[in-house]
Amino acid sequence: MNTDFSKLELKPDHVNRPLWACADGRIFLETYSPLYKQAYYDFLIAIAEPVCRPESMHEYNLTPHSLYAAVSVGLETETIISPYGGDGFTIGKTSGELEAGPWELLNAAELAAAAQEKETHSFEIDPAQIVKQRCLPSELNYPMLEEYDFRNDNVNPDLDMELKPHAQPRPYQEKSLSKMFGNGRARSGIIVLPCGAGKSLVGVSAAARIKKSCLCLATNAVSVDQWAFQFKLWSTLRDDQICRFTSDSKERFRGNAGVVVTTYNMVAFGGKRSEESEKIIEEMRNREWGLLLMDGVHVVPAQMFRKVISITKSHCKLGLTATLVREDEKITDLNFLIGPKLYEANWLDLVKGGFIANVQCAEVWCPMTKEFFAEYLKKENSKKKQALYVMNPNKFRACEFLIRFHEQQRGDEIIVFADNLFALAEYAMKLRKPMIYGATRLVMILSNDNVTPTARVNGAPISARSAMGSISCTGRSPTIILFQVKHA
Ligand SMILES: Nc1ncnc2c1ncn2[C@@H]1O[C@H](COP(=O)(O)OP(=O)(O)OP(=O)(O)O)[C@@H](O)[C@H]1O
Repeated sequence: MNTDFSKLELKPDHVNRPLWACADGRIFLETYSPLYKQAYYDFLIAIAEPVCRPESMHEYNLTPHSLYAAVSVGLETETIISPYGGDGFTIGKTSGELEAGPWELLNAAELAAAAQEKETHSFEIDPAQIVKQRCLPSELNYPMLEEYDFRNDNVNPDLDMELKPHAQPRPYQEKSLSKMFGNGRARSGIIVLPCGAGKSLVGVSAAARIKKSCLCLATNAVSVDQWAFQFKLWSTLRDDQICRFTSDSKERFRGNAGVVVTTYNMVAFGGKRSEESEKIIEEMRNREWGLLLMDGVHVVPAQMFRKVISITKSHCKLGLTATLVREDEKITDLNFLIGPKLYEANWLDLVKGGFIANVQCAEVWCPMTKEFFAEYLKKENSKKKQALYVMNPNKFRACEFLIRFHEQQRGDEIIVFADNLFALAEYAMKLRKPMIYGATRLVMILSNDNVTPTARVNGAPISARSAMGSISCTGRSPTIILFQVKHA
């Protein structure tokens, strides 16, 4: 916005109006208002999509999907649109600044409201069709709401699973679970929590409430090990009730209910499988899963989701992610493949609450050395361009300097991330640092307090102050992370 509005007069009670709602569905919220947390944040996050949330001002957008999500977590239409409804918040009234009539917003809200009208019809749907269009007729564009009455499911065997006493969900974790289990049933949908905020405990807690077999899907084999570890850490499940299914581990649970942790790739794989894998996949297909726990839903290709969801039969799906921004822009697909967003925490609030680390970011630009740049410009080197910028010696020197500085001057623990395995190996070798990547066996070990895990790489604890890693290999929390990936 380039216009200067500073001459406009503020309303006398502007302090109590931290919100600006525009007729096109955009809503702006001042975060420094004393009313921010208790009156607005939870409500706005339930009805609108966050677009941008810097420190002082948040921008949200009302969409049919966000309003549908609001209705699906139990917000009544009146509460959303009426001037005096529910929590005393209104789009029409509290946002006094509204210039044009909120007709578009109301239309979207009406759409959501119509979907809420209760008329019960029972019929069975062909799973392939669900995946094709998890919506009522397309002109209406109502995503279907999926709820699982797990307490009255007498068909599928119960899983004897509780949270351990030390597993005490934090307020925002509890809140996200309450959105999922609001009316005594389990709603399918997506919970968005920033990195390190404890998505694993939320996932394990959801499984412990449903108490039916759970299929947990992770993005890679390292995450599979981490999830299996998290189930052991937080729940009373025995080792033989938690199985990993990866190319290295083909475990099967004893008894008639349990948890299987695997990757999206393992389930969606279309090629020839070993006899053992074929049997496990067959069992997976035939079972009715109480919960399909899906980690990292923002990075999994939409096609893979469709395949996994059409192969497995689950009563409830919970997607976990740190962000709803997808590179393939297929975010709306998640609404009907998994369900609406049930809860989204704001990382700055969690930082302020002391739940996650305060992050400071700096970008260091490293021009290419003359020699590398000369090679980079040569036509015949077009295929080597990536190797040349990835291995730019100036970047290596900058990285080495930063590691030394943080190790020696500040005693920091460091992980250097790279998305290029060749660079990762070169850096690790030249800087004599341990290297962690997909094939590394990263084992989490419980410490004496039985809560804080430590990581071991190929059997040895990560005792060095720094390590080189590829994405998805977090073990302990380093004080500094260097990314070696960017180039321009
Ligand atoms: N309620 C809690 N009480 C104590 N520790 C917790 C709680 N919730 C999470 N933690 C701890 O916080 C750390 C981060 O949790 P977790 O790995 O589940 O985060 P995450 O959201 O999955 O992160 P990422 O997106 O990086 O995978 C872990 O060490 C975990 O044990």
